[in-house]
Amino acid sequence: MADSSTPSTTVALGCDHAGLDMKNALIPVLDDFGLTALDVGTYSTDSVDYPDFADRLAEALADGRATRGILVCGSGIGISIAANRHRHIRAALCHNSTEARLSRLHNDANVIALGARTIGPEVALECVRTFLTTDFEGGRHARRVGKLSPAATED
Ligand SMILES: O=C(CO)[C@H](O)[C@H](O)[C@H](O)COP(=O)(O)O
Repeated sequence: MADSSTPSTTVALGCDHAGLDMKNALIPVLDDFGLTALDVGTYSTDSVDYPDFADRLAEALADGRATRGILVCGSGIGISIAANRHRHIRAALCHNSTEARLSRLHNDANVIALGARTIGPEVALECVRTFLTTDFEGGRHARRVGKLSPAATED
């Protein structure tokens, strides 16, 4: 588990080579909200495999080093599929701020996935701002989210 010095407001970021520039561009947004960034890579444009970075981010959320995550690959598809193989992850692939808002309101998404080759940087920024500032609505949605992963643990 995280030690007591780990801020509860740490957001992990992960990407593959296709998502590198977008991931790097999103880090200052976290500063704007007073959040700490935990960058789990990749750190260069050398070709890598997106599941490895989804796994690193999932591990950071599982062990308490971060409470939310941002993942970026070319389309956002592969990296969101990989992240959602972990039972404690609810990763939402978002293409606009409406989807980002609903992912928090209705799904309590703890990870947002973005496609660097499918949306522009401004849309990505707006999605992340919305993701970070929208609370889960609870109520009927809590029952449904509970059915997604009844005994969510690190896996
Ligand atoms: O996983 C993906 C597609 O679902 C991502 O878009 C990857 O970033 C993409 O497949 C990487 O492709 P590349 O040709 O190896 O750059």
